[in-house]
Amino acid sequence: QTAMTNPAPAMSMEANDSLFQQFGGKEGISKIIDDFLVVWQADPRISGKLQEADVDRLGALLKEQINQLTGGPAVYSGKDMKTAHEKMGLRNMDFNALAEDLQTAMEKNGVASRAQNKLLAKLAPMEHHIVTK
Ligand code: HEM
Repeated sequence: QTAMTNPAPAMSMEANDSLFQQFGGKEGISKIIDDFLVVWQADPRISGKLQEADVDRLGALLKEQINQLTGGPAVYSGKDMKTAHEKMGLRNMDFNALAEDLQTAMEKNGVASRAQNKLLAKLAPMEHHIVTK
């Protein structure tokens, strides 16, 4: 066979789970979300939103969701984004603050900026389900 019909090894490196791997897999994502919740709780712009939240449940669901979004094996089991947030009256500025806090947590855990941007691009289309004000 010619080289043209052989799959290039470099191509097979771009597996579906490569983003998941760049986040350090299940363990890496778990650590990032734990750090994210600490940053969020210390962020006066949006810490109040967590006042009545079940933070342990939120953390567990975020870990599932990010695992799935990055191509990992988890299956998100929580509410859809519209149902989860519709009573909160969230604004664009709340969404942006949360995205910044997530970036802080990803940065802290050494996630490459290209991988960070790939996740943020997957979260961006959720904004119109989450922001209602
Ligand atoms: C892309 C952005 C966001 C994602 C991916 C996301 C994800 C989630 C998930 C997975 C849940 C759990 C749903 C369930 O209970 O079944 C949740 C709940 C919640 N989210 Fe978000 N969220 C986002 C934006 C925001 C923003 C901007 C705020 C406020 C600043 C916020 C505040 C909350 C709160 C307070 C809860 C409820 C926790 C509770 O009642 O126990 N979220 N979110």
